[in-house]
Amino acid sequence: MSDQTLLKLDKLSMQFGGLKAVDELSFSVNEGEIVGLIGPNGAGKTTIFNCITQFYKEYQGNIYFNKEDEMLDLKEYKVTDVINQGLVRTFQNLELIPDLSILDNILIGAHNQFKTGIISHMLKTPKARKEEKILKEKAEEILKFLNIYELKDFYVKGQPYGVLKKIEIARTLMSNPKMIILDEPAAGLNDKETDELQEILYNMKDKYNTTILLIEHDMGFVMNICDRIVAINFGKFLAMDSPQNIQSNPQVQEAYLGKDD
Ligand SMILES: Nc1ncnc2c1ncn2[C@@H]1O[C@H](COP(=O)(O)OP(=O)(O)OP(=O)(O)O)[C@@H](O)[C@H]1O
Repeated sequence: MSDQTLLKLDKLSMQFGGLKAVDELSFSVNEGEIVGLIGPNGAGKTTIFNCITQFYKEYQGNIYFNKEDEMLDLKEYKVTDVINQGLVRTFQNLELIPDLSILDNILIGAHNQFKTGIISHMLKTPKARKEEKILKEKAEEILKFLNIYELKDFYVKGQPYGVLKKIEIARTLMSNPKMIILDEPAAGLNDKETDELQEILYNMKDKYNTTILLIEHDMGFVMNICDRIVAINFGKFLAMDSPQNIQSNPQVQEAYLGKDD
């Protein structure tokens, strides 16, 4: 982990009609950190993710992303360009093609990395074939890291949820992300799958130099895996601290449990 800021939210606000879903929220994520974003239902977590990834553009305030020591103002980038800067998101609803193999699903996600054009690939020129081979080797290495290499030629259809989640993570790793944004990675997983995912995310930062920002309702998971946690309520910043300090923070406890009168 370093002190280098990778992502910085500066007074982010987002309004839906009369409702302030995010209210002057500021926090930063450092390179190499795993940061959890927590808050009760409707606190604004998903809206924040949609602003960071530029799916929503109508926000106030600024979102900066560090690219080679230059803080890019993400508002100047389209959703697809944000991905090209190294900021990649996975979705709660997995977007995979059921009737293709696991390996093909991962390679499809990586087609934007081809340097040779589509015609070269259709004609299978030597350059295009070399490029495909390199990407395939990369995909296979990622599948090994995620412990699903032996399933690579199986259809996605019928795979358990835990495997689907890994395929989604594999697709994000194919784009060499600097930062991965995960929306409820542990949702729908059983205890064993949750433990394994925890280990994978933890090892990922060493092997692939990723920084992670995640939303998760499973507090055990968040507490175990995160270096720091940002707690919000009604779109407002409550605290950013270590898991232990967040757990004992009276404002956070009140947001989750309600105030005793
Ligand atoms: N597209 C939208 N149009 C109108 N209101 C919205 C929209 N998206 C979210 N909201 C509202 O903004 C607030 C924040 O919602 P958001 O989904 O960001 O919260 P959340 O913390 O992700 O909730 P959850 O934990 O339940 O997923 C809520 O009051 C929600 O009803």
